[in-house]
Amino acid sequence: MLQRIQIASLKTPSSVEMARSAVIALYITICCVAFILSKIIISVLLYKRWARRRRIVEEDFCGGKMVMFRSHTTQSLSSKAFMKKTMKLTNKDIIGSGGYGTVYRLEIDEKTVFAVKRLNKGHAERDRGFERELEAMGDIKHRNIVPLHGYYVAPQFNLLIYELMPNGSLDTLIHAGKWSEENPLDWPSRLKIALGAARGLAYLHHDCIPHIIHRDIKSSNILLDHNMEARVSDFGLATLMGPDKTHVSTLVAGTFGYLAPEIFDTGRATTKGDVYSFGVVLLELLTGKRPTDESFVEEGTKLVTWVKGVVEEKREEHAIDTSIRCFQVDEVQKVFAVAEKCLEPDPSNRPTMSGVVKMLEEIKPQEL
Ligand SMILES: Nc1ncnc2c1ncn2[C@@H]1O[C@H](COP(=O)(O)OP(=O)(O)OP(=O)(O)O)[C@@H](O)[C@H]1O
Repeated sequence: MLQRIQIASLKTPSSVEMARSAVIALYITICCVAFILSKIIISVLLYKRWARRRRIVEEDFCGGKMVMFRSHTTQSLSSKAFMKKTMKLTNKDIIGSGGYGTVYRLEIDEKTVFAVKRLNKGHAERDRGFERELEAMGDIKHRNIVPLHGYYVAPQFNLLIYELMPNGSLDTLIHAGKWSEENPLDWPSRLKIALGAARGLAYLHHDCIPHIIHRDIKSSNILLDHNMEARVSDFGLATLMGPDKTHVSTLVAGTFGYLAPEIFDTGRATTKGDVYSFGVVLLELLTGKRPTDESFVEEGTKLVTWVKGVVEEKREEHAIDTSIRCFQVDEVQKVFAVAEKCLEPDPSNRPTMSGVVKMLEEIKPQEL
């Protein structure tokens, strides 16, 4: 009897404990579910707010749609003023033109100026893929990339709205000599531009998800901001427009003189193809010559062979642009060596863009 009572007294607390732990388990489950639900709700609300903020203007206008991404430049913009001014652009506002279209200067007020690129071909039907690509381009922010502030899509034409780069393109600076006392194109500036452009391209190749291949690296796609800092522009355009839709001198996307040799065989764009094109830009910075310069043909040589010869014979300081008055021979030699590596005929022997950045940084580590 005593034994039975003892067993009963042992049994009772354990069932109470069981009930208690079941309640605790229920509480924990409820808390976990509530926590997860609250996280989901907060994420949805944050996404909605972000999506609403990201587009400050998204309106139908003259049969098209205008989208502006939110940034400190665009936040104080009146949408109506912007659209009115955009539609009033005329030939006198043109600042350049290229294979994809014409670029206009659009001044909203003294402080707010944009570069508006009118793409030659619009999309007859609304193309969500095209818009998604543009929205992805709008998300890319880096000090060496020209930011895209918005776009306008219409049946006949499209507009891309970029930040205006006050010092124009590297192509104009080198080949039209458009530099000044305040913004010279001396040796230190060239080194800074080379490194800035390399950093911008390395960011597209290695840090963007998905990784971006530029496909059309050349001196006219490297622009200079007010600090003469290099900014890579036109990334994504070769993909957006498709090779058959551009008139950029070659069947594959890209520009003759900058294209890696393997692209002619495979037609495939790769990051190593961009590295080759960057090597050509380095040569332009070093020599002041265009890749299609007649002197290469006159000497019966090709760019790659010519660079190899210059480096092997240690003639670097004689190949340098005559407008560079003052330079350090060892630095010039090192940049030539980087260019030579980028221009390796076999893509697998070329460095990656982050490798190029490292090599350029090592040339003048204390200043760059
Ligand atoms: N954001 C910008 N700020 C200032 N100038 C610009 C800007 N974008 C383009 N430009 C100017 O307009 C010119 C034409 O640019 P665009 O990108 O249309 O053609 P491209 O680069 O010369 O050739 P392609 O279209 O074949 O790449 C550039 O060389 C540059 O001088």
